[in-house]
Amino acid sequence: MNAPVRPGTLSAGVSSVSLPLSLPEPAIRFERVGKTYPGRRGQQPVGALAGIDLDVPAGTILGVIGRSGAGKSTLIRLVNGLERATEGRILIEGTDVTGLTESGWRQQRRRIGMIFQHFNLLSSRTVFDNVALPLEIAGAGKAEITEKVERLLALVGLSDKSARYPAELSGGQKQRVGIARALATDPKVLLCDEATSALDPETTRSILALLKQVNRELGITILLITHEIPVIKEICDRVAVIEGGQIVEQGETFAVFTNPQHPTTASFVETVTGVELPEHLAHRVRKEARPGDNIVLRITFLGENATAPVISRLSAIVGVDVNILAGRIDAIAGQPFGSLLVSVPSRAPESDAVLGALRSLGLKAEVIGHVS
Ligand SMILES: Nc1ncnc2c1ncn2[C@@H]1O[C@H](COP(=O)(O)OP(=O)(O)OP(=O)(O)O)[C@@H](O)[C@H]1O
Repeated sequence: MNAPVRPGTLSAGVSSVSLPLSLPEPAIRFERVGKTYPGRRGQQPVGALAGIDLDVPAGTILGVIGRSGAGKSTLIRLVNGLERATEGRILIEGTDVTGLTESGWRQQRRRIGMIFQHFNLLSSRTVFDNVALPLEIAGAGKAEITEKVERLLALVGLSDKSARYPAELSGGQKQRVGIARALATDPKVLLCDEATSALDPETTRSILALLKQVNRELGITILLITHEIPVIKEICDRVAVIEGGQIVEQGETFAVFTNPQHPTTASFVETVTGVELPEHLAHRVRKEARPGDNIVLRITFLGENATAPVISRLSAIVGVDVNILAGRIDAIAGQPFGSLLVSVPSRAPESDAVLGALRSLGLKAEVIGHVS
């Protein structure tokens, strides 16, 4: 399990000495947070979250992934004050927001932007007026509003749609308006609630690219919730996997994806990192070897290895034919990752030489089975 990292203290053995470290304060911190919804009309209370310990480092993108009912919406609603935690504390840029009054939350929300799956635009307002709304509420003057809205529409690539109404826009354009509106009050933190779930894959990619630009260029911390693992793979620096109201695994996206510890994480990442044998081969693969068989190996490439000419090097080192059966090379959180299924002769010493050469090339190899 990738245990939560706790910046700020360093525990030394059983004496638990706390030394201050100069690590930056997380933008958002959950400390043993729990949420139980009260039972309504004779129903039992519903435990939605328990024991949530999670840091969202400032300037990063952290994605929380989980299946329906896992507690994702509850988690994000606690950060913008739409729900209140029943246990633990939530700190935003070091400020404990757990016990804020409604007027305290109104102040706090100006530092937090939020975008939604269904955009939540006002249909009777133009694009310009939708983006202007939070500034009007904050009491900004006309000149300031015009300057800011035009700048934000340029940022999201919608300057030419300023006078249009939401009904005249595509889903991707509506979400761009949502992003511009969320940025209007110069938030430090952007919350994204299934922001691409209503969009097609190509539009999803363009919105994710925009979110990454917002993060990198404006330094805005992003906490997103999703049930789609490609979203995490594409833009998240860190990931937390939530199940049954608890975080079952968290860490840097690349580390979690390439070495998942929890079965739920493994089943999520398998869909983006796994490689399957072609069907005509899959049913011929056996556990036990027979004379003359080939071994089927899964080779995993990480980082720089993923783009190295490994197969030709392998053939050159051991002098055997390496037959590629299936493969995928991809990027996870910007780092190359690859997986190949190959077959090689199972006779010793060739097979031992192949496994030895793979190890010497720094690759992870796993025997899947044998095939004639
Ligand atoms: N207002 C509420 N009152 C009572 N129970 C609730 C309330 N909101 C959510 N729950 C319950 O809390 C648990 C977590 O729900 P939540 O909506 O946070 O999950 P989720 O991961 O966002 O699911 P989905 O992806 O389907 O939206 C579920 O059992 C849900 O039924």
